[in-house]
Amino acid sequence: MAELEYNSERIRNFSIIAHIDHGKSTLADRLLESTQTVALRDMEEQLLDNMDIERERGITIKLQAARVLYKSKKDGEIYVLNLIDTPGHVDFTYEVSRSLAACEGALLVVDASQGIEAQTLANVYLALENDLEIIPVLNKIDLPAADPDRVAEEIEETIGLDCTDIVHASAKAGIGIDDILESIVQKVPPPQANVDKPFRALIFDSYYDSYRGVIVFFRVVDGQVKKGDKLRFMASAAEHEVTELGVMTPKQVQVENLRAGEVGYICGSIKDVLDARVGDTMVLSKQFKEAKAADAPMKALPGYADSVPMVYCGLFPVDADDYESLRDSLGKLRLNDASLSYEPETSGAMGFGFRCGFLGLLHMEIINERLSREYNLDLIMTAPSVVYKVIHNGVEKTIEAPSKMPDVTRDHETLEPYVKMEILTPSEYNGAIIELGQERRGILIDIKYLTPTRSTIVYELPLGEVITDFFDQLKSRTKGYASMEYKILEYRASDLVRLDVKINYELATALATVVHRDNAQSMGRRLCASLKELIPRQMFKIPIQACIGVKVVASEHISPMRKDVLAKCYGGDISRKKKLLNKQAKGKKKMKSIGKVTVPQEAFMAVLKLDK
Ligand SMILES: Nc1nc2c(ncn2[C@@H]2O[C@H](COP(=O)(O)OP(=O)(O)OP(=O)(O)O)[C@@H](O)[C@H]2O)c(=O)[nH]1
Repeated sequence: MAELEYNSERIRNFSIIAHIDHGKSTLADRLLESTQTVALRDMEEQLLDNMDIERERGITIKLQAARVLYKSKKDGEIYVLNLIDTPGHVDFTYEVSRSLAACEGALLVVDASQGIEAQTLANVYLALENDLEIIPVLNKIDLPAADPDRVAEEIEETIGLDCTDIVHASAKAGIGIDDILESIVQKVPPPQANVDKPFRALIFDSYYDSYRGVIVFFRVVDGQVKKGDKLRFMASAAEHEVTELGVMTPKQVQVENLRAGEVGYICGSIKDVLDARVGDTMVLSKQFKEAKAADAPMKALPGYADSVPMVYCGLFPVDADDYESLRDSLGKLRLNDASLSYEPETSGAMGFGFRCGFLGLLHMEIINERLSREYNLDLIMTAPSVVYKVIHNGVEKTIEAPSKMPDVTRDHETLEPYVKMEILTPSEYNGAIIELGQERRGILIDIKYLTPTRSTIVYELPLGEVITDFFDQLKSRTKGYASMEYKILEYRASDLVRLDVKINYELATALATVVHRDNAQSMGRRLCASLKELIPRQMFKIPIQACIGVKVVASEHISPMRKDVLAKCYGGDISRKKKLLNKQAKGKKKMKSIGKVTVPQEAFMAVLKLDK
């Protein structure tokens, strides 16, 4: 791409925000394609979503950015449009908010057949917090079920955006793409840029490349940077020299320098993503020192926060020999993911493994899947839990594994994280949702009718109740129509106890959970019943007990086995016999022994799927 003369008036930095599946990635591809950024033959399906798992699940996890040139129909000038992609899931809210902070505008893509969903609203709030100009777009107007007028009205009423000249688009059919590009130029303000100020840039993404080290994506806020400059990262205090500087077209293309308002990438033999975390500010070491010497220290850009893992689980190799390779693999994944944390954990029955911390459930699932798929590891994962706090004699302790919760908590203050949840639903399901909220210890904050047939329901409830099967329950009780979004509030006191599980009188620490005292007995009963179904019969009777301290609150038993699997195969059908044996061998792989009893992977997750 020929270098354009720098003119900050002709730069537009924007993001696309949308609810999952409303067509963000398809639209992004279409925008790139129509500005000839990507020759069609180069175009992989869903260009901006780079990772395999992402593509398979159709969700955006890692942010990427692309710079496109667009000639405006109105004034014939060429504009530089920087599209900054945002991840589409609640686990990554912080990353969404940082990439929005690098923009002046956002396209709000709403599926014209579905209307506003919970994530649409959550993203709009983030965009408003960042003072962005929001341009609504109705997507999927090619669908027979599209009802653009109704959805436009919904956007006007709910979000208060003027929809008189809202673009009707179909990212799939390529309708309305030029109108979108033109409205970005006309409506998104150019960056307020001052190249003479000391250099400051906001990092909105970084990833580890095995040849070049960490690649950092950033938006220059003030001043300018060039190859050879020495950078300082304000939060991590790391310093690195810029060895390569460029823009994403979306292929990386090197440039001489980048100035206020521009978006680009650098690398500089940075070995660890922890040095260059999302949200951190980059400055020039020289200017940083000068400012310090002049007693006017440079200020980081606002909004940086350390990512704090909210959900923990134990990962144990099925085969103890895989421990080293699990450690190596976690190390490699961490290179690219500063929000993944892990620490060795040993548990009597489970052997050696790691206690891993994640931003949320999806993050956890992705890491687990990558470990098994890319690194070929067979792992047992224990049920996820949140981080609890206990205060005893004025000393506060953080509890990252349920088994670490003290035996007796009566003389302790126990606290758990709460979230604020916003649910959008057809109003006929309000009752069902309120019932679910009540079951999960929710505090109903608000119910509003967005339109006569759609409501939002706001709850405050413990995160621990959300990371079990809340989402599945919400979907099944509303026939899939409700959507939800939550953000973490603060820690609040709750009367919590540790519920232990004993299998054949052996304590199964990996199955321990933390529950509210009032629910302990019913939880215990349901957990025992569920384990009874999940643990295969053995040659002997197996008692299963749920206990609080020494007190047994519920119990079941699994009766001994009488038949073996081959008994089903009368006669000599060898191939069928082999198949059965194979199946059994496979089934065996994901098991751990607790005492004399083999416990399958599903049992470790039992607590997440308890019948009411
Ligand atoms: N009929 C129709 N389908 C569309 C249109 N735009 C996108 N889709 C389809 O909708 C589905 C979701 O589109 P994506 O672009 O992956 O949605 P997304 O918002 O990026 O989803 P996340 O990455 O999960 O946030 C895909 O199957 C697309 O082919 C459209 O204009 N019309």
